[in-house]
Amino acid sequence: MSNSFPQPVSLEEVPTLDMAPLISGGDSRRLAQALRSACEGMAFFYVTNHGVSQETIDAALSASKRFFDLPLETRLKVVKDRFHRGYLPLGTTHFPGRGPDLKDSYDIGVDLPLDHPDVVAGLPLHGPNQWPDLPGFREPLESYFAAVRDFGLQLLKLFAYSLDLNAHFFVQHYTRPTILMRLMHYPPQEQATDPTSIGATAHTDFGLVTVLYQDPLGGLEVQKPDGEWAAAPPVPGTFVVNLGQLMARWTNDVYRATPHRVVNRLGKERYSIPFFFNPNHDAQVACISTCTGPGRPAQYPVVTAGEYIANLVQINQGYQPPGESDT
Ligand SMILES: O=C(O)CCC(=O)C(=O)O
Ligand SMILES: [Fe+2]
Repeated sequence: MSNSFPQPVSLEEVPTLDMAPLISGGDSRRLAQALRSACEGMAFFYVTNHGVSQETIDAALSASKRFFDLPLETRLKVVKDRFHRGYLPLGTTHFPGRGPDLKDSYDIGVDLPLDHPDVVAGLPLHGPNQWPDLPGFREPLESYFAAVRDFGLQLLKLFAYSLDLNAHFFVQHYTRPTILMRLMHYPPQEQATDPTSIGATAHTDFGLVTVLYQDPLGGLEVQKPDGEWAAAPPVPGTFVVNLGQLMARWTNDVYRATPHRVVNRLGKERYSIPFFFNPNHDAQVACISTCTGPGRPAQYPVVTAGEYIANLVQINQGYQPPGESDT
């Protein structure tokens, strides 16, 4: 991999969409059209006026930094458990055939008690959150989680409008969503022990939609249709939104899952918080009626959202679904 910085994306390719009409309950028709053209293009865009306050974002980021500043043995006390909640040490994310990602992370999901029916039923990736013994960590992250989830629910309506569906099309599949929120920490690249390790190897996200906060350092790169990599630099006050494999499947590739990666070239610690906003475990992902027609046959078999995601988390992040880890 070259060490040179790629050119930044152009604003036409990766636009900034102003979410104000959506958040204020105004007329979102033009915004839905803008979303559609963004998703038919690079399917990678920034959102502004998303309704999540800067204080909420800053508090979450500072809690995350404090966690990764803890000694490794303290972090390991909350190592990821059988619900895939907690600390994922360096090297955990390892796509087959590539070097391990040069990052560690901390996973938080919807907080379900052990006696919740979905946990009792052993649904993958469902369970209680783990919290380290770190005062002032849990509250800001729970606030951030709730705020981004609320934004995500609005965004789902906009996705539905943009595909000529009724507002509830996606929201109805989010009554018990399989959200994974990941606090990411990327050490400087020169700490790589394996030359093939970069911050986050090229990938597409697994689920429906990802809402990403990245710190001011930069390092996120997106692959253009011609295969070139371009930088998606941090823009103050925005989130980056990108689509995952379930969205591509659901829309029959009308909307695409865009490959992206992280290369932390600046010699400093980088932090980010992707929020993988995935549907209910049992959501059936079958070609949307407005995304097929003569000349555009449905290309993907129907999948169950939670099984699809759990399988990819198992392959790439060493997740052991219930039943396999408990025996
Ligand atoms: O850290 C980032 O900016 C992006 C992370 C990412 O793409 C992922 O975790 O799927
Ligand atoms: Fe990603």
